[in-house]
Amino acid sequence: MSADSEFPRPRCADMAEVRAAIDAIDKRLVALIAERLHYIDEAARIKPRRDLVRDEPRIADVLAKTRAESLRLGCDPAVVEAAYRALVEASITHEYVAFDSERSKT
Ligand SMILES: C=C(O[C@@H]1C=C(C(=O)O)C=C[C@H]1O)C(=O)O
Repeated sequence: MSADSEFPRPRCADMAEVRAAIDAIDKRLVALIAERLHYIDEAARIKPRRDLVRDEPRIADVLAKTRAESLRLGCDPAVVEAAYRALVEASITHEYVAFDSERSKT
């Protein structure tokens, strides 16, 4: 499928229309982040050691794949990279908390 047909790119009439579209997209993004965080919790449960929580090769892999996808879709890869760097760092912080709480269960 070509990048052009993957999502609509309507011309908006005013800022209300721009913001309504952004608000709707944000709802979908938050749902996807929540789903992604479920798998961060799974990583915390499955990893055998705390020093495996931060995995630099995997971080580089995630950044490379999301950069390639942003280029395929024709959007600014710098925005995607900044968002992903923040998302992965926050996910790692979350994973450390989940790792510790998983192992403090009696
Ligand atoms: C989920 C993992 O744990 C961490 C979180 C990552 C992420 O948010 O994508 C990537 C690497 C890890 O440091 C993993 O190792 O895959």
